[in-house]
Amino acid sequence: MTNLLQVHELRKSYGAHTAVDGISFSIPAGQCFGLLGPNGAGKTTTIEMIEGIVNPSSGVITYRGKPRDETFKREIGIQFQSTALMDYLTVDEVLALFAGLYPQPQPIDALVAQCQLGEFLTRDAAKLSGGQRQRLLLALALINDPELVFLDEPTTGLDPQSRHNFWELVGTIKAQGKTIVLTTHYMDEAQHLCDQLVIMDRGKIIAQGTPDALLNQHFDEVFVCLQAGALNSDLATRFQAERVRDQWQLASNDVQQTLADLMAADVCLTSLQIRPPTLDDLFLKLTGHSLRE
Ligand SMILES: Nc1ncnc2c1ncn2[C@@H]1O[C@H](COP(=O)(O)OP(=O)(O)OP(=O)(O)O)[C@@H](O)[C@H]1O
Repeated sequence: MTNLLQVHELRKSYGAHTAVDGISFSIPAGQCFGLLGPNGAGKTTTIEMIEGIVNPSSGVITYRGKPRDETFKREIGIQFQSTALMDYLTVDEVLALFAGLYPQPQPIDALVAQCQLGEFLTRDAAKLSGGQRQRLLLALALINDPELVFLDEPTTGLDPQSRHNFWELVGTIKAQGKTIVLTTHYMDEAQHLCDQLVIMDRGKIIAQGTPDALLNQHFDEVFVCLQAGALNSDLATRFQAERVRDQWQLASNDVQQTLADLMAADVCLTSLQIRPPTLDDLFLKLTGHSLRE
């Protein structure tokens, strides 16, 4: 697998604060590469250093095996977390304006179809819903037909349906063979979209690999979950159950045995759920705090 981009010992300090603390990784061509971590982990600073927007304090970034040059600038597309869209322009005017900035923009019709913008081409950009706005920002990131697309927390604040819709769009970009670098603090998004992941916390990489490999490496167990009322405190202690929001969670290496033990203790199993470990569980295991805190 060819690596399109490599980052070696990248570091960024703001005064005494180290936002990114000596991280290294490689991004394979044609894959969706994710930077997953909570707020303040250093994800945006990392991709902004790669994009060339923020100067690293130290470290090396190479694109196609060489230092980034004009080719890199031509071959990337960036969807920022927030862009001051020309709010008094309509969607088609914004698209035409951005297309005019590039010598060989993609045909606008194709972009409109891909990003599902057709229904509101004549609407003011200011009047778009969150999901529509993200789709327009994505179209702008794709306008120069980039090889490498950066998506910085593209679904933050979107409702579940808009998020799933956006995930499908990311799938269509991947199917075109483009490489995607995505930052997110949603573990389900990372698990769904990313072929490779680095998990960041406080400026450092705490784990990296494919989502499945990361979970297999760190977990043998599954979680047996029961609603809060199902266990009293004695039983919770006996089964080493952990309280997570309104549920008890029992880590189990042998579900059959765990269920037999619960039944023998006369525990009501009506609320029983069994779930595999997630990247959220992994983050909690590695750091002692949740991704959502
Ligand atoms: N220009 C700056 N000056 C000082 N500190 C900064 C600057 N930019 C970022 N930081 C700090 O660096 C750390 C990493 O920030 P960064 O935005 O990269 O995190 P993030 O993982 O992208 O978080 P979020 O999900 O909130 O965007 C934070 O503590 C942030 O306050």
